[in-house]
Parts: sequence; structure tokens; C-alpha cells
Amino acid sequence: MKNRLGSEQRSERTLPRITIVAVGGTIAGKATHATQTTQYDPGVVSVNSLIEAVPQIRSLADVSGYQAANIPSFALTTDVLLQLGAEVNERLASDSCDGIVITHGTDTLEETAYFLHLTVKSEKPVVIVGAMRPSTAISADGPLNLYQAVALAASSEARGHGVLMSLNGRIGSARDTSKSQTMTADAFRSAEAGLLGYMVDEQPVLYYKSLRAHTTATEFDLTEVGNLPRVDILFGHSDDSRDLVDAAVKAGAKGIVHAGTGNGGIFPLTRVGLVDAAKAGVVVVSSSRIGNGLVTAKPADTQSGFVSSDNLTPQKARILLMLALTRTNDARAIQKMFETY
Ligand SMILES: NC(=O)CC[C@H](N)C(=O)O
Repeated sequence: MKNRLGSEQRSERTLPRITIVAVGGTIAGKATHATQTTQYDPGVVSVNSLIEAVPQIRSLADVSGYQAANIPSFALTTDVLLQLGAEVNERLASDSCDGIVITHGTDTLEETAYFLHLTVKSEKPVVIVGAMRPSTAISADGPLNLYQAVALAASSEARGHGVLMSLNGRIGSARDTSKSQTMTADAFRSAEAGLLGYMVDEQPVLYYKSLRAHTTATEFDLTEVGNLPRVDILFGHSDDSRDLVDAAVKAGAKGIVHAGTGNGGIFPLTRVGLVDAAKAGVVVVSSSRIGNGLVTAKPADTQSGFVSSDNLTPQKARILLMLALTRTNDARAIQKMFETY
């Protein structure tokens, strides 16, 4: 077949073999009218239709599709995460797969991305992508996002970065990139340190590499994990109480992430509840609702057995804490993990 420059014939066998694993979301969404960008059904278009809508990706890679789920990502469960992790690892272990692209709803895309970043046991490229406008919209962003995600996954430059998030021309690390706008196409932003580079048409331009351990360098092995423990996130605010802390403990949470004010601020009454939770063996992670910057480990927190989230957002801290709890419930050991991953 013709390559993308149209200048020479190439056999499909010479192209990287990329599997597109579809999970759902707006990229697979459908509305009644082309002008509807907020009223639509996410997770209804099949992976094969997504591929057929962008025939140009066939010049970048030998692509195949796998429908792992077709759901809005706010409905994602840990069961889906574990199945997806097993599926991605199995495919990457095969000689017939050179890289994976995951299409996903944007709401929890950053959580799935960080989960895979910590549990994929391969250096092969894994790129996760979504869209903010449904496939039926005028100026739908899904087709170009998918095209660039496949180009990135097909590129040797994407190797060894862990999971990459590619949306709207930006390449971000799964550790540091989050949805930061509810509606516009330019929704994904990296934290102060997280933007790795850009996609220029089908060319990745990368400037940075994260120093934090991921993929093959982590201690998390999904083949040993049957399920993930319950970890709740509690959003801190003025005039807070301990009621939701007690409710989380009563409901069986093994970990609590507190999304504190500023640099891990906790309302005094809530703190008493969290201290009691930690005494009862629940691992408490102090994080921040701010979305940028780190939560420093303060002596009072360390003495109470709390773990600092470092610069992970509460939702990413929850992913790491769930995985950490599959290894240990020792707060000091878990603090080390937050300083490593
Ligand atoms: N832009 C999106 O993908 C959001 C759609 C839906 N809320 C989801 O997360 O799947």
C-alpha cells in the first residue's frame, strides 16, 4: 500500500502492528444532530467504526481493534480496570503487537492512564486518547486525536515513557496529566511538570522524560492481584466534619485520600476522625484539592501515620494507594512508594 507521503509502495507487514483497545467515551459518542456537543450518548460507536472513520491511520500502522467495553468513563469500575490491565499486558507480551492505543472517556481517562502506567510490564508504547466532542459533531476532535495517537504509538520515540496521553496535539505523561476543563476541546493539561511534547501532524516532538518509576520498574504485578481494595476520596472544605471519614471506615475502606485545602490542610475535627481511622489500620493519604504543587510531609501528619501524596492529584493518589495496598498496609512503606512512582 502507499505510505502516507504517497511516494513509495510499502507492504502492511513493515508497518508497526498497533491494537486499538476501545473502552467507550465521547470519542465513541453519537448525537442526533451535528451541532450537539453536550447532549449525546457516549460509548455507543464500535471500535471498528472508529477505525473506519479514519482510513489515514492505515498508512501509519497495521491496526486491529478490540472492544474491551463501551461505557461512559464515569461508570468505570475497578473490575474494568483490572480486566483492561490484563488485556493490555497480554497483548504487549505478544510478538505480534508493537504498541497499544486505548480509546477512553475523558472523565476518568487520567485514572486509567496512571493505573496502566504503574502496571503495564512492557516498554512498548501505550497511548491513551479520548475526545471532547462526539463522533457526530461538526469539528469532532476524535478522528485527529485517534490519528495522532496511532502515529505516536507507532513511533519508536514513544517507547520507555510509560503510558502517554495524547489529546489535542499535546503529549502528556499519564502521571501528570489531567482533565482540567469540563467542555472545551482543549481540556487536557499537564501539571506544572507534565507536558512531554507535542504532536505535529503525525510527528511526535518530545522534550522531556519523567524521572518517576513506571511500567517495568514498579513492584505492581497484576497477575498477582485478584481485586483492588476500596479507597475513598474525601474533599476537604471549611467547617468540615468527621462524619464522612467515619462513614468511609464503616463502609470498609482500606484507604482514604483526603483532598485537603492548600498544602494538605485538614479541618481539625476531620483530622481527629482521620487519626482514629489510621489507628484502626486504614491508610490515610494527605493530598490537595488545588491540582498543582506538592503536599509536603509535615511532622504532625507523619506522627499520625498519614502519607503525603507528593504532587499526585487525589484521583491519581487513589490509584497508587489501591495498588500500594495490594503489597502492604505499612504507611512508611507506602510513603516510599509515593516518593518513587
Ligand atoms: N469527553 C468525554 O469522553 C466525556 C464523556 C463521558 N462523560 C465519559 O467520560 O466517558
